[in-house]
Amino acid sequence: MSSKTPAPVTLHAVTKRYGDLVVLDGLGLVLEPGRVTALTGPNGVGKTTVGRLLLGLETPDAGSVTGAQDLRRSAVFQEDRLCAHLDAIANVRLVLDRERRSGSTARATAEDELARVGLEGEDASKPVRDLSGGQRRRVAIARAMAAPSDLVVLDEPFTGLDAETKPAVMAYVRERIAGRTAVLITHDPAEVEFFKARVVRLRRGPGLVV
Ligand SMILES: Nc1ncnc2c1ncn2[C@@H]1O[C@H](COP(=O)(O)OP(=O)(O)OP(=O)(O)O)[C@@H](O)[C@H]1O
Repeated sequence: MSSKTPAPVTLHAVTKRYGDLVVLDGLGLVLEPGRVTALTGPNGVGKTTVGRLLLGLETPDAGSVTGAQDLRRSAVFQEDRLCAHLDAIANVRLVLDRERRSGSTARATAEDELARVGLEGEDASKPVRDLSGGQRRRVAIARAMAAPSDLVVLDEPFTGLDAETKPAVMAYVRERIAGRTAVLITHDPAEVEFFKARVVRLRRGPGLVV
């Protein structure tokens, strides 16, 4: 029996337009399987757009994205996108796979993930709309890590975390994404260094292949 290595996630000459604005113009990009690729570059250059293409939330106007559609995918978006009326534990439980979600240990699993980002006790048990922005961010991170995903898109995930919390949360993410293919969108060279990421710097203009 032969085990086949999945094809790497690849953007093939992808063009993406919004009206008259050409955001990506023939971008070629291969993600190294099991590694972190850091996407950097100026505001508006198209980093989030690449993330959305990888997640299947956008489709290219030309070119194609391959290798991603059959992967289980999770994300931290720039906005938290949590279920506001549910508590942090319930938000994390929603993404657990079927066995873990329905079992008696589901709550404990969610609590463990949230404890890793410093959310415990009362804070983990009230509607997330009543948490602070930084606390909601931590729930969004725990949710993306708890999801049984193969491909993780992290769009400026650590924005808004306080200086005391950030190192522990970054260490948690590094541990939890080990072995998964990940894209980290960031403006912070310290984050690139911390994740030992391959850096891809987007620029405007046609034909960038990285
Ligand atoms: N849904 C949309 N409709 C119209 N224009 C859009 C849409 N989404 C993004 N854009 C535009 O596409 C360009 C690229 O946006 P994108 O969010 O991908 O950039 P970015 O590199 O992630 O920027 P930042 O560093 O500021 O987060 C911007 O000019 C933005 O205004």
